[in-house]
Amino acid sequence: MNAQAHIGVTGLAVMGRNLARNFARHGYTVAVHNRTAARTRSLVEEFGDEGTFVPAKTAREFVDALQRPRRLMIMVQAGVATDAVLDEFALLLEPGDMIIDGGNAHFADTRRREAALQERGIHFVGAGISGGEEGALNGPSIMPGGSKESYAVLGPMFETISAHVDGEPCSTHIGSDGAGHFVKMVHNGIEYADMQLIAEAYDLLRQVAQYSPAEIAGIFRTWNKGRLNSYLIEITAEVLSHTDAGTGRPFADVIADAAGEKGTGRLTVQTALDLGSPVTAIAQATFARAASSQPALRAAYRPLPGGTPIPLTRSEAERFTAQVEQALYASKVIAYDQGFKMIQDAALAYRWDIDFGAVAGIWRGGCIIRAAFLDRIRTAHAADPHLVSLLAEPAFAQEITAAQVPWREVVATTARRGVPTPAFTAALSYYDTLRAERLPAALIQGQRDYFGAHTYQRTDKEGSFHTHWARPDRPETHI
Ligand SMILES: NC(=O)C1=CN([C@@H]2O[C@H](COP(=O)(O)OP(=O)(O)OC[C@H]3O[C@@H](n4cnc5c(N)ncnc54)[C@H](OP(=O)(O)O)[C@@H]3O)[C@@H](O)[C@H]2O)C=CC1
Ligand SMILES: O=C(CO)[C@H](O)[C@H](O)COP(=O)(O)O
Repeated sequence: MNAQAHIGVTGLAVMGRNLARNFARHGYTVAVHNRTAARTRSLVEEFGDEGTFVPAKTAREFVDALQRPRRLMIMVQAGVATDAVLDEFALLLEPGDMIIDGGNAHFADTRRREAALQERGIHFVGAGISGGEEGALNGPSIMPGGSKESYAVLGPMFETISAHVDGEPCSTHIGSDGAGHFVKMVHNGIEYADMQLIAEAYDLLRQVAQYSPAEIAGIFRTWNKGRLNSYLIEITAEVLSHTDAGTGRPFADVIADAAGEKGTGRLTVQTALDLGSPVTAIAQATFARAASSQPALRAAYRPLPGGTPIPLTRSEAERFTAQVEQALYASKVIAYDQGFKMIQDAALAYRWDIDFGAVAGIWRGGCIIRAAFLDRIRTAHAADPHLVSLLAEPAFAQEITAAQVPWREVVATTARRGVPTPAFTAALSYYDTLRAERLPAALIQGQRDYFGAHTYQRTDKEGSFHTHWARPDRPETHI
């Protein structure tokens, strides 16, 4: 077989087949391969006229079809499937070749794989890719890690097929080894928080303001023209305005209310715990999905009393809607801020030289969390590479200040009415935690010292201290 392909894609399910088509549509010759050959055949039969594909039945044929240095993209399930594919292909590659893992791999796996392949002179690039089916075909957001040398070769290809915003590609070299997959993981964590916040806003408008799904779709469409403009708000309006063909009922009312997940939100929260990053809105969004999928537990709680339902007048409902918009925006700023802080914590822990403004920049297009306000997040981080929080930036601080009364009013209303808003509540609580002059953490230190002699620090003296709680005079020792 002629080694003619510029790149190869193995794993031709939703993402792989569309990325392969995207490369081909941009003039690249693409070798295509899948464990089950039927997927390879159907890709070439259905879309062969979109560009030049080289179908391969075996791993050997696939590798032989690639120009040197070989560029081989894996688009299979994360975990054991990725290891199985790597085991199969890595043996056939040579020093200088490049393997790109475009799946949602755990960044620690990516670090392990990169180190192992580096020993054999093979570049391993863990590249987060977001945008789903449509993005993969028409322009995703691409978050590659790995070496700078590999990005020098792969970058132009990624930048060609990625989404573009204001003429700028939504692909950039994130940092070494697992940095790309880490940033993609946090992207998904933010995705969970954003989706949960939007879902809570819907629930409030439905249960408190008593609007129909179609009316709420209209409200979301209006919001989408303003500062909340984003892909997730846009698709929410589409889902809410859809009528179920079989029953004639709003589609939102016929979907079972148990949210699924493939694990990236969970992974974000697990990793955040290891790093000590307080991503509370992301965590609550992840737990909200888990709680929704516990039928027996929900059945046990269902008969218990909740809040007081009080009907709103039309003008009250309109006022409440404006308050929900403020609360949603403020909570969303907090959720994104938590995500960026987590990336900063990881950059420090793993010595990744990440340009946070550039991360916001490539999330402006192609990915699931693309949103107009990411442009402002980009500007804020670009202006100050050490920006510790978006709320340290005057314009965001001003917006959060303006949202104070409505944000608190909405959260108070949810408590009074018994409407669950774990993400709204977590975001407001995070805000109040960080702005507090003094936290009850002091008391926790006292408790820890009491039962475990864990020591504490004082506000008035340097060093660590322990109080001898069991002794009647409770003397304090300077450790
Ligand atoms: N779907 C989405 O919207 C997004 C997905 N991703 C990530 O991209 C990757 C691909 O996702 P998606 O396209 O949805 O496909 P899936 O995650 O459903 O994976 C299916 C593909 O994996 C292959 N595969 C599974 N196990 C093995 C194995 N042991 N050896 C070889 N091949 C195997 C399948 O081959 P076969 O046909 O033979 O079964 C098939 O090509 C995943 O890591 C996913 O998390 C990232 C962004 C968005
Ligand atoms: O990576 C993605 C988008 O960026 C995928 O769509 C992801 O699988 C969605 O996560 P989940 O299935 O857990 O809701």
